[in-house]
Amino acid sequence: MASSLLWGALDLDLLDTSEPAWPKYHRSWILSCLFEAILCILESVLFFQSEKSRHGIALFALQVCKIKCSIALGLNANVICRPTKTRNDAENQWLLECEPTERAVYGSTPSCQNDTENGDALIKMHQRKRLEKQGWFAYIKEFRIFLPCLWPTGSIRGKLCLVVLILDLVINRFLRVLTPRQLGVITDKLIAHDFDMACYEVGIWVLFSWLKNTAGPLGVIKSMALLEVRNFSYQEICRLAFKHVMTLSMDFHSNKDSAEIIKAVEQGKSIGDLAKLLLLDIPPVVVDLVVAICYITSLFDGYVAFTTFLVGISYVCITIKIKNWTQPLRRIYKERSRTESNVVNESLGGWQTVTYFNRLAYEEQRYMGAVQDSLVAKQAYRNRMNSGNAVETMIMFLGLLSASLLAIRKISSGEASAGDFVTLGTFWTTMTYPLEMIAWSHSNMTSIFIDAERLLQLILMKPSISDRPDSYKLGSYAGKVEFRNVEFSYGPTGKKILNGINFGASPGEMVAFVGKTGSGKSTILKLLCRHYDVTGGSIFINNQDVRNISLQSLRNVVGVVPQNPSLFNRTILENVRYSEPDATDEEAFDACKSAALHEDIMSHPDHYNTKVGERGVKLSGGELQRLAIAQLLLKKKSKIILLDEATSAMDSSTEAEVQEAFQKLRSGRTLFVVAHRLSTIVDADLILFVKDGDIVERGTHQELIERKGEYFELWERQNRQTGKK
Ligand SMILES: Nc1ncnc2c1ncn2[C@@H]1O[C@H](COP(=O)(O)OP(=O)(O)OP(=O)(O)O)[C@@H](O)[C@H]1O
Repeated sequence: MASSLLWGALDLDLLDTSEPAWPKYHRSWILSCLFEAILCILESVLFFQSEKSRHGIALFALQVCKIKCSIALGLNANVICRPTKTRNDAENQWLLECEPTERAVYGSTPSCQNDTENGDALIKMHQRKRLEKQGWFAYIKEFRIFLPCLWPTGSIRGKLCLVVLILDLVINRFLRVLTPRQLGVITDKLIAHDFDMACYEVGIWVLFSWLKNTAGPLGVIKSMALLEVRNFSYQEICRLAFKHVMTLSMDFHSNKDSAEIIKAVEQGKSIGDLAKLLLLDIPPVVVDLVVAICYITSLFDGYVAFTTFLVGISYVCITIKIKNWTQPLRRIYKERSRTESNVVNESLGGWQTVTYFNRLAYEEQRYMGAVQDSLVAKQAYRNRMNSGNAVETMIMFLGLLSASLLAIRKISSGEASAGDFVTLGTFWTTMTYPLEMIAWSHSNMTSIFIDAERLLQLILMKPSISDRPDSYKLGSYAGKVEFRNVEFSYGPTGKKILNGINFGASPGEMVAFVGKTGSGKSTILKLLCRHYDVTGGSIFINNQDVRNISLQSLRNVVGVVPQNPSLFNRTILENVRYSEPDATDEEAFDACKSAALHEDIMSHPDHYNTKVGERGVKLSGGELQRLAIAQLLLKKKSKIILLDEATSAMDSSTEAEVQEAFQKLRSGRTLFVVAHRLSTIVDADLILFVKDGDIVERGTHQELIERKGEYFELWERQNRQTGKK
């Protein structure tokens, strides 16, 4: 029985291996053949010398069969399944299925041929390379960045809970042996008709069982302590993930897939389970196993214990094998369910586009397709998992059968009591638990690592823009700006957007950028607030290179009204005050009045308490822009103001009102304005005409008009259009 279990486990292990003739299998095969041959010779000597009973014949035939099987298996592995040069078993497969094809650039991430939807293919590639080069150990080591989230260093309560959990572990180890033993004692007392003592022993047994129960006093205390520790790790992992994602740079955020990130953070929470696994699940399992072997040996003999041990090995091997077998399907299922939430997220986010183009049916079909794919993958995974579970359970019951038969033999020879048999039966669950736990830990650990993989990749992503170690704060007087030969492209392989831009501006001045769409105007503003770093030349603020200034202090002095302002789904007042949380209501109202927004707000039923809807959809384009301007006006510390087509959605009279506010802003501040409507920038101190990343004309409005170049043409064209209107 034991030998068939062992060889069965080994065979199953080799089942899906294309190269079974590894050295370790060679050695075990040679050893097995050698021992089987010796046994066969001894058996044949005994067989021919002794009387030929049916039992003897069966044993001899079995021995001959075993040696034949060994030789056949060896020949099969070495001759029929010839080793191929490239190993293609699970250990050698890519963790994630495809090869990346390009290098990452700003605004693009390298994509895998089969995995174009995943933005983080570059990280996957690094991970695959590491796995290939250094194996799993190096990969697992990467997860140590989560360690501070798992250990409650600063919390006394957390530490206390850990002590409670350790105490519970120790007590439970005793109870696991004592409870089945007590049942055996009761059985023996009952057989001996010692009913008084039996009642007393029953009391102890019930007490032990109650204490051992998960809903007993110890179980409840353990659950409470465990919850505390888990909550701590959950909170810390959320904090780590959120903080990290928010500090990533614009190149990441302009490519991000929000649903993917949310999912990654959600799945990353399973890392908290890792702490439980490593601290509370695996160490006691080892203790349980050793105790089980010793206790069974003391009850019966080494054979029963050995059988238990072999069942354990077979069970663990097969379970691990089955988990490896189900893992690819699990991965596909996870991938598809991610796609499913991406699709629904995209469709909901693009609701307006869907309705404008009347593509509801298409979106529905796309979503249903994704749901169907996910369900099919889930079913395939679950079916495989259930079949695996059936095999695992069968092994356990085969083990129980062999151990029970051996135990009965002992009882029949008077070397063990019926009570011992009852103990064995009850203890079997206790013994099998550690085995299940080892197998479960292995598979669960793999699942936890897979789930946390995305979060790890996210956390390992370094922001492309960050403070240098020797960065310093920008002084209070900030406003002098200089671009020296600034060149820029979005990524090393991207086209050049700016080709050697030069200009300067001092506080109180207004610099305007005009030019065709896509010429690079907004890019200049993005470089100024260091959303990207220049690829050539430098930008100076107060004669300090922006790359040497701390991001915090830089962004404190820069105020921006972007092309498409986005608001939070909160009240108007909350949104206005977002730029200056300490501002009073009066200050916020004043800012709105200057932005020509107050009257509009007061026309809403809830005035300043009106909710603006997701990203501000309940406001008109002009209102949205004016609210963004009010935010800027409230941010008093802004010394450098960037207005990127800040008034493009307003009518002329509202725009004129807002322009007044801008004029007031000009004193002591440096204004950079991107505008298509030239009438809004005629009084700028410097107008730069940008064309294909070059400044082709520069000067005041009057100078440029006199020059009769591209600016003049644009001015004339706009005047003609306004005249026509
Ligand atoms: N994140 C990005 N990744 C890659 N390319 C980008 C990115 N942002 C802008 N670009 C490209 O850079 C070029 C300049 O864009 P930019 O937004 O600076 O133009 P612009 O002059 O402000 O245009 P508009 O007047 O339409 O706002 C465009 O070709 C655009 O496609």
